[in-house]
Amino acid sequence: MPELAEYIGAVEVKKSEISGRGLFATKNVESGTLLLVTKAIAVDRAVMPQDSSENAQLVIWKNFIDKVRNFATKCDRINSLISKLSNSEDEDSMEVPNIESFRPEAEMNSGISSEKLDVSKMLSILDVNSILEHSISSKVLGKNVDYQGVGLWVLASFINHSCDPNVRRLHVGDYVVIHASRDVKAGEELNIAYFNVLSPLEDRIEMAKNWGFSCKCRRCKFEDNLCFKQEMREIETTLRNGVVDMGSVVYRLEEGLRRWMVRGKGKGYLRASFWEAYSKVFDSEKLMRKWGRKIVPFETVVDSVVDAVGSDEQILKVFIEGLKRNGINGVVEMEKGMKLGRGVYGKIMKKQAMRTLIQFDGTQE
Ligand SMILES: C[S@@+](CC[C@H](N)C(=O)[O-])C[C@H]1O[C@@H](n2cnc3c(N)ncnc32)[C@H](O)[C@@H]1O
Repeated sequence: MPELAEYIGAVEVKKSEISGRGLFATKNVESGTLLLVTKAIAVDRAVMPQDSSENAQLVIWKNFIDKVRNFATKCDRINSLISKLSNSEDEDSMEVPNIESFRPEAEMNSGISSEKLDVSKMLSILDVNSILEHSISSKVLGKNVDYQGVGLWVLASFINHSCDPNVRRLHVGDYVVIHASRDVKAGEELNIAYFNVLSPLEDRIEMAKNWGFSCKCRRCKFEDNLCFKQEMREIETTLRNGVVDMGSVVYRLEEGLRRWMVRGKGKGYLRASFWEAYSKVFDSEKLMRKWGRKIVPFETVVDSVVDAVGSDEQILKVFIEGLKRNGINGVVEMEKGMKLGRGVYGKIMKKQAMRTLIQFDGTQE
């Protein structure tokens, strides 16, 4: 039976404006701060050969489902925790669980047995809430690249997706560690990227569809309401058709942003949607020679994109390549790189979180 453990830094479950329930910050925290460490109810992994078949993946899923069912049958607490999760139906009317019920010490008080989940309900819950360890906005520590894993981390399952996410996750053994990927204010909903949010609206709509929902985040609403949507679609089509010169895409978009008088976060949202074009230009000496003086500086783009969608590994990579090419010539750039890194990988662990991770006796100093 799994020994569940949680480090609940500064989070609570509340009704979400996006969908159903969500996880919220209870304190102001800066980028990189650890918010939650939670142990899997069950996880299954296997090293996959390069040419792994769908069958091999099905075996992992089957083992994982068997483990969850076995634990839920034997343990009321696990059954009751899983039954709090959504299967996407009537999500808005589901009970908002008290954060206290997730603390390990709550285990003692959970003798009241809840109704046993039937198999089809359990499968639909696992379908919505299981996490693939190698998905976007997660980092897996200490595992070889060829493995695949799937697991269920109950409290992390309350995190809704947003195309302007503010948290990321790290996998350490059987634990998931959630940290802020940018500064977060008390009361803000914590959102993670279920898929690559550095992509255009149409692609994101498709990816959300594969996840079984239509995205109701702020950024999607903003991009969907633009009066110059048609022009954006045309730029997206050019991008999709694989234009040779990405500089022209960036130039056209930046001209548009000026003409359409896009302000504040809106600029970051749209630049994030066309990150593929920006990154190709900033990564190419040839394109920078041609377009460098005509387009907005790299630092401005990075600042606005990070402000809009938080720190991201793809942005960090282009940033570091840029530093290497131009030589690290200032404390400001170094600081910016460090902040980006903290947002992507999280700050050094807090003592309490570390204890949870190594299942240290919480009573000791
Ligand atoms: C892992 S659960 C997230 C927590 C869930 N809201 C709850 O109340 O338990 C995933 C489900 O939340 C909903 N969801 C998450 N992010 C969403 C978004 N950006 N827009 C619409 N629905 C979303 C979808 O129904 C999705 O299948």
